[in-house]
Amino acid sequence: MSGLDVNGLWLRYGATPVLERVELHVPAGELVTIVGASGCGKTSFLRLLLGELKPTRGQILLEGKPLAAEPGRERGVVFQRYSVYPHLTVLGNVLLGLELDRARFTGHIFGRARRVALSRARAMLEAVGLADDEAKYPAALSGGMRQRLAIAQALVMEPAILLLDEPFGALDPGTRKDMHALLTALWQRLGLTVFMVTHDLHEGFALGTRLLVFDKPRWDPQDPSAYGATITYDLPLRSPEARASPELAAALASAMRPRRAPASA
Ligand SMILES: Nc1ncnc2c1ncn2[C@@H]1O[C@H](COP(=O)(O)OP(=O)(O)OP(=O)(O)O)[C@@H](O)[C@H]1O
Repeated sequence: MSGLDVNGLWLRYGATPVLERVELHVPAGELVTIVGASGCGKTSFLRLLLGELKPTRGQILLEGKPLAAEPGRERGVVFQRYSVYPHLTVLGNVLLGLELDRARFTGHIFGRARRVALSRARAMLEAVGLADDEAKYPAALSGGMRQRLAIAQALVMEPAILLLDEPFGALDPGTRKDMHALLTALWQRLGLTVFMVTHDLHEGFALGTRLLVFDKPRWDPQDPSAYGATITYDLPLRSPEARASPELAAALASAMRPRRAPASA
């Protein structure tokens, strides 16, 4: 089946279960938003999709094939902060992946290959609205510009899947809105599959074609780390009716409900 499949996935850190029995099929082209209480394993799930972590049990298939052992160019990633290299210019940041791809050891490419890479990098900077800033260093950029650069850096490699871990969490509301418009435009234009973790329910709701809620279906108040989280709600958001469903409201409330172990006597 085309797209991404997660089959019977479990993840433990040492003896501590973090994710359990995760099952998912995502056809290519969805924009999947992921919410859940703090510490329930959302970032770990993205790191599994990236190939940075291996499942303890189960498998992840991309286009029917197990994920490559290492993070590869078919998956791009943007984190909340620190995704860009401070010692490289804006253009240098976007060129770097292309250069390393072509010249794995030296990191330098020449002649026609360099001209092609430059034109791809500049087209990407144009797409994210940084065409006039290519000579600047990240320290001279605003938070929103830095995240646009991080997105350009990920997308210039033409990944099929873009993984976003709270990419707009540190931005002010106005900049965030601009970033939402940019992400939606790039997602539609490039036909990407996007997975985006967010703490902002409205963001997850407004941007996604599908919302996943991670939560612990089993909970031992005496031992909160006894069980892992799984996908407790998988909500299609394409239709206005789905966006207004009572099930959605319940999911959103449950996803963010903090649970506490009983206070010790
Ligand atoms: N490398 C690691 N080694 C051991 N435990 C880890 C590691 N990374 C994360 N954890 C633990 O696994 C659990 C899930 O962490 P993760 O960062 O995936 O959750 P999250 O849902 O993304 O949290 P948040 O919303 O706060 O960012 C947490 O209890 C965390 O402390």
